[in-house]
Amino acid sequence: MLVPAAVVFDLDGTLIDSRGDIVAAVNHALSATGRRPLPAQLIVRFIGDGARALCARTAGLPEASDEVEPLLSEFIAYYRTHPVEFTRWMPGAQEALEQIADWDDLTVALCTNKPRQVTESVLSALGVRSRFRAIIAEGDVSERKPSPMPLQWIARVLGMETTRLVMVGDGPQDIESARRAGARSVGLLNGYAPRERLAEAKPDVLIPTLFELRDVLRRWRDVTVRLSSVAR
Ligand SMILES: O=C(O)COP(=O)(O)O
Repeated sequence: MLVPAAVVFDLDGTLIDSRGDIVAAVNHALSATGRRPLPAQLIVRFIGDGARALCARTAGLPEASDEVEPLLSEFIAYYRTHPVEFTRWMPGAQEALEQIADWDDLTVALCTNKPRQVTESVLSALGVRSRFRAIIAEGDVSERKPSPMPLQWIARVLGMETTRLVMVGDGPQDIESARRAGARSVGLLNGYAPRERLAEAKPDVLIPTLFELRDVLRRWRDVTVRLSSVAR
């Protein structure tokens, strides 16, 4: 195994707890298109596969239906202008970003299924856009996580092999995308996905919160450095 060279974070449920703002934007879109708002717990179950899938699921429509369009535009328009009213950092997220920035040999990137325009508004409002050397969001490439395509794109932009990436996420989509891309994965247990679904996806490591990420990365760096000096 090669020494990790980049940590790629998922956004929703990993770096930020965005549930309140997503629920508000969905319920705005449902009302604006003449539908009834839904309870927050139900909406949260539909998060993970991007905004189009989210809007379709909340309205009981197939994702490919034209009827999803007006819902999606209402969702994006509202969310872009209300990006962080209820959003909070996930426990340990800011600390993890700061620690990794201190390690010269590790780069930080972001791989999210959130639409590009909303991702930009959220990152700018949180003042952290410049922390990421590469950002990929929904709509940037033709397939979203769990496809390996977004991670392959990140690796290309960073000029490294996908085997040098560590994907950190709370959803089975993150873990599957990493496996299919040949990257390592860290599953975060305190995010939105039920624990069993995350465990079934078989990440290389499962951690309770981002506070434990530093030790995992340190272990992987130390082991790979030791192994490569033995091989020499
Ligand atoms: O918006 C979504 O559906 C999920 O976004 P994420 O990939 O950052 O978890």
